[in-house]
Amino acid sequence: MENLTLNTDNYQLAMAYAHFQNGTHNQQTVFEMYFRNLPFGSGYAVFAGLERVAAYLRSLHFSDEMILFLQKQPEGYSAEFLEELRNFRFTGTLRAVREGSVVFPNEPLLQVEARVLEAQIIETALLNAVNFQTLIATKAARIRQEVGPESYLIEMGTRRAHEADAAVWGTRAAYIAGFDSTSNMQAGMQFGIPTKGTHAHSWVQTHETELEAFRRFAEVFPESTTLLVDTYNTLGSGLPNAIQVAKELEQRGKKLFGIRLDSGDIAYQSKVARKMLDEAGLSYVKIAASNDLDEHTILHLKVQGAQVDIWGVGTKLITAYDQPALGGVYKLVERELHGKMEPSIKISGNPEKITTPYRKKVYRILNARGKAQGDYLALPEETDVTKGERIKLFDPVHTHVHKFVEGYTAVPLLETIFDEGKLVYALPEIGAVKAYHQTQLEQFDGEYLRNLNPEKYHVNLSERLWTRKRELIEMYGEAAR
Ligand SMILES: Nc1ncnc2c1ncn2[C@@H]1O[C@H](COP(=O)(O)OP(=O)(O)OP(=O)(O)O)[C@@H](O)[C@H]1O
Ligand SMILES: O=P(O)(O)OC[C@H]1O[C@H](OP(=O)(O)OP(=O)(O)O)[C@H](O)[C@@H]1O
Ligand SMILES: O=C(O)c1cccnc1
Repeated sequence: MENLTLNTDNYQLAMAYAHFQNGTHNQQTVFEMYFRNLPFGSGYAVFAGLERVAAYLRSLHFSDEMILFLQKQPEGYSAEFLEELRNFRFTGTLRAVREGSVVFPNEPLLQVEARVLEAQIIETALLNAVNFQTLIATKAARIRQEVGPESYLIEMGTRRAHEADAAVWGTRAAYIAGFDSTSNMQAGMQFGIPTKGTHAHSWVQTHETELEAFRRFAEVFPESTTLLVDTYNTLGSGLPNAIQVAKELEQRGKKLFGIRLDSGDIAYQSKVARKMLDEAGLSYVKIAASNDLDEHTILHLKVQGAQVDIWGVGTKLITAYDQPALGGVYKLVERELHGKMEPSIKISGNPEKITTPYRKKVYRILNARGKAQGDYLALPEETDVTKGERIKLFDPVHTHVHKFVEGYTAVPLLETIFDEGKLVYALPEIGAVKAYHQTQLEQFDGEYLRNLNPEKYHVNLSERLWTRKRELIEMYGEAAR
């Protein structure tokens, strides 16, 4: 099993050591992971990364080699501390939203309850996995939104991804949030994602003629060939040669699957190609397109009437081209003091950066039609929301925005994944995660989901939580003056 225990920052180990030296390393803490701003101008994000987080926590331990490495560090870690690390395992509780969930800023996506030594060391790896995978899943959802539900989407980004991990886990995130298959074979084997492919220009270039290249490929894959038609002249030779090969296949009772356009004006060429294929009686032959596509280009191509059935998307998806990072953070919300858990807050001059204290419950408030009205953060002991009583929804940043709701269903979003170190959550297979993502989208009115200028969906605080937060702000704000 992969051991990423040292995939942490130097300062996490330094803090762990300082806690150890001060005898405070077993102090209980609660940390929550959330992001403050949505990427790409989206109205929502798609949560991904939990599978890797779970694998990471299960295999968490310092190997002999790692201990030896730490021993040699200039921090001068004591033998007692290294012995503590030898026995280090995740013994805490992790709650998380399900992968494929539609999520919003400022709501806990992960909640870690553990002694500070553990909670601190795991921060980096948790953020590392969730920030990247959630970013790619969100980008994939945007692309799916523009191609529409009927089109087929193939992920093709490995050659441009930030190395193998990003390719493989990014592909998984993309599959969850809307892609149908991938060209990456490792992702296929590791996660059971369907793999698909066409051929490259080099296949054509390694033959004397384009026609010969097409024939040879179709002979090997008579049921599933997609011919790349732009090596020399898309409409002048690529298409006529593909049509000829399709006709030859028909004589053997076979059907050419498709053609692929990879350069030039995709809208124009796809329309001409569709016409040429249809006139040749080949209306079943599909048209695939690739070449630096993203949701924006796809939207424009569709507006121009592009006749594309299959979209291949690589670079701009897998690198999150227009926004390279999701700024998820991991903040302390409670800590043990004299044997009792106490709320903890981080004050900032920027109100949006003030953390919300307390280990929170996260609910999605659904109306009678099953549509989401807002998310609601409350203290664990609050029962009005669980009993469906009238509650006030108000946005903690824009406090004048509020409404009362009743007759709703409050769906808790956080599931217990690890309970005192034990994995208690049955990680669903990827098909189930993908299907769950689809049901999540169905809970939202289209205004929240559109790519351009979406309606803001509110993450609300209960009045009690808000009052307690204000009291703490006043207390610490005053102390700071
Ligand atoms: N009709 C269109 N409207 C808007 N953008 C398009 C259209 N057709 C293609 N594109 C996009 O324009 C970009 C550049 O296309 P361009 O024609 O310069 O590439 P190319 O030079 O043909 O490609 P290559 O260098 O791979 O041969 C690509 O991102 C492509 O997806
Ligand atoms: O454009 P992307 O969204 O990343 O999709 C993957 C691309 O990778 C391949 O070509 P490659 O980029 O290797 O060569 P090319 O530029 O000559 O087509 C393929 O033909 C696509 O164009
Ligand atoms: O199968 C393809 O067409 C493909 C795969 C990876 C990258 N570009 C294209």
